Amino acid sequence: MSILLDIRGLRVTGDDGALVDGVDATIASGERLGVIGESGSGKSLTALSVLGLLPHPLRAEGSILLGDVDVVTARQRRLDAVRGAVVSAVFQEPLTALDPLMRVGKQLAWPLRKHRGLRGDALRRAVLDALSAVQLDDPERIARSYIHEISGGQRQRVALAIALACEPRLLIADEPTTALDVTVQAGILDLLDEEVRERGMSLLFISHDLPVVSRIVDRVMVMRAGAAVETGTVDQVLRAPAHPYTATLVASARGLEAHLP
Ligand SMILES: Nc1ncnc2c1ncn2[C@@H]1O[C@H](COP(=O)(O)OP(=O)(O)OP(=O)(O)O)[C@@H](O)[C@H]1O
Repeated sequence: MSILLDIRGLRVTGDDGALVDGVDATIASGERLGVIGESGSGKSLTALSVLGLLPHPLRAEGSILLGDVDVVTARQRRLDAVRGAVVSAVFQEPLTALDPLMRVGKQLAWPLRKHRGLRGDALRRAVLDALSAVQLDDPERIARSYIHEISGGQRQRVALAIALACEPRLLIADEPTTALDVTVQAGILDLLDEEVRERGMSLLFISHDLPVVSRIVDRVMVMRAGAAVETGTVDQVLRAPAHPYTATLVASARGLEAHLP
């Protein structure tokens, strides 16, 4: 399998020093890597580094090869070409990722026009197809809606449709179900699972919730205090955690399970 994403020696620094220090990870084409760790462990900064979207004044060092582009050193134009077409993302809160003043159809049309060059009727059809692909009923109504007119689960489906619109090779999902209630969560996870499989995409899935991560990925990287402390297959990590912190995560997930009927 060819390597799609290769992170080496990633370090993210701010004005007060390193926030991420010591992340090495690879994702092969079609592979799924989960990133797990407590709040503040550096999961999101790692994801933003891969997207070339670190907020000022944070800087990345090391290398992040996405195909043949090093995101750490690439110029803006190269990054613009990579984002959407090679990598795209869904985040925890679709309300902040979507534009409240623009109809859903228009937000979805933008990447389709930019990356796939669609116009007119072909563009309108592609917008409705993209909404149907994420299993939204009545795509015409959704396309006409503003985001305050649709539910949280529908918004996350729209965000996913936008992320998938350009058929990226890697999808980054940063806590995509954390803001949703449990039943809606399960539907979004199933949808993600299905779309990633059908499209043969790679997935970088970030969550603080080990049971959620282990349901959807092949391998897991465990982060703590800005560093990757352990990486292994889901099976390895669950059965024989190598790092004491991972052991605590696994034990607390099992403890919770034991209390469920
Ligand atoms: N823009 C920023 N400026 C300065 N420090 C930041 C910034 N963004 C994040 N940090 C800090 O960097 C560290 C890692 O943050 P990050 O958001 O990557 O954690 P996380 O593991 O994704 O946590 P969560 O699960 O809560 O989202 C934290 O200590 C955080 O406070």
